[in-house]
Amino acid sequence: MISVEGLTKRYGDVPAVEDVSFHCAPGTVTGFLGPNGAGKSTTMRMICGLTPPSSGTATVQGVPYGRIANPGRHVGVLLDAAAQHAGRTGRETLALTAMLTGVGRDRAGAMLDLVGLSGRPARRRVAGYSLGMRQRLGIAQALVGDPSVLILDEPANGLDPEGIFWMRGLLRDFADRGGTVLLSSHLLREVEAVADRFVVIAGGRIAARGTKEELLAAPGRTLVRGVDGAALGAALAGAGLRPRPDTGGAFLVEAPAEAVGRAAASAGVVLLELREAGGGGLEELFLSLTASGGRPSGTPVPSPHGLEGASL
Ligand SMILES: Nc1ncnc2c1ncn2[C@@H]1O[C@H](COP(=O)(O)OP(=O)(O)OP(=O)(O)O)[C@@H](O)[C@H]1O
Repeated sequence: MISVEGLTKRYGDVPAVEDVSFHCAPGTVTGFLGPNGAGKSTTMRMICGLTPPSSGTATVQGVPYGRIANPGRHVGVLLDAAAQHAGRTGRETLALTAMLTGVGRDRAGAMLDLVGLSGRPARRRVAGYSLGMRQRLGIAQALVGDPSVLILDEPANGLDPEGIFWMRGLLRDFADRGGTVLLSSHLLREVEAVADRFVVIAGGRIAARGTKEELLAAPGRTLVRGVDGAALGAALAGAGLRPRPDTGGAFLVEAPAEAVGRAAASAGVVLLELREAGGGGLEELFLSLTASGGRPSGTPVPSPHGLEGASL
């Protein structure tokens, strides 16, 4: 279990992460999604005790990471695949990790097999590894201590399509055996196929969280496009509907389609499109949540345990 409560990190006056709360349960993969600079890495670093929070708490298995004795036996962490000793071979890297975490050296060999780096690649120095090979080594390193929790920051970065497919299977299997996985990405497609739940962050704040079904079932979000975008925006704003510009001159509005249509009609604005915003699937939702760098106006953020009973 990973529990994050009100985590906030400010660099000077600049907030990198603000009041972020979520929980990751055993047996699930949580996709931690957000565009570049959204605050994913900062949040993960705070969970792992590498960046002190300005306020808030994070625990893994009920304990702050820094207070876990021999954390590698409980939490596998991959935050930066490039941060490996370039002069060591893959096998040496894993043997050292196995030694430090107190598991048998044979575990290093098993992990090299698991990530497809056994044989010649294992004898090569990390300096000669591609980014994808470093990611595989980093995943092996995270798994050496046989942890029950995995925290992986953009692990698919640099992996080829076959590697991404392989990693999905590995993480699914890990969660299906009761493990907890927190997996970040700025690409929805990378995590959509494997994640049970999603936490979407934008501009340092939680924009949404829940299962795919919960995210898409959120009622009352409408996409609307008119012949005259400026007139439509003014009409919606005049009706107190707070439109947010979307792609192609459209607006997203946190209101049912009927209310949006009536607002346009009473201002005499001709519409070209009027539909529920959820129809575009998770990708459209993700883009709309993150495009403006934060939470849609008027959107309540539900409890850390999900979206149950709340609108998005
Ligand atoms: N050490 C630091 N000093 C100042 N600002 C920082 C520092 N680390 C991160 N930030 C800022 O905090 C914000 C969040 O950065 P973070 O790296 O957490 O985002 P991210 O979602 O992981 O992005 P990416 O997908 O590009 O890795 C950014 O605006 C970044 O510039």
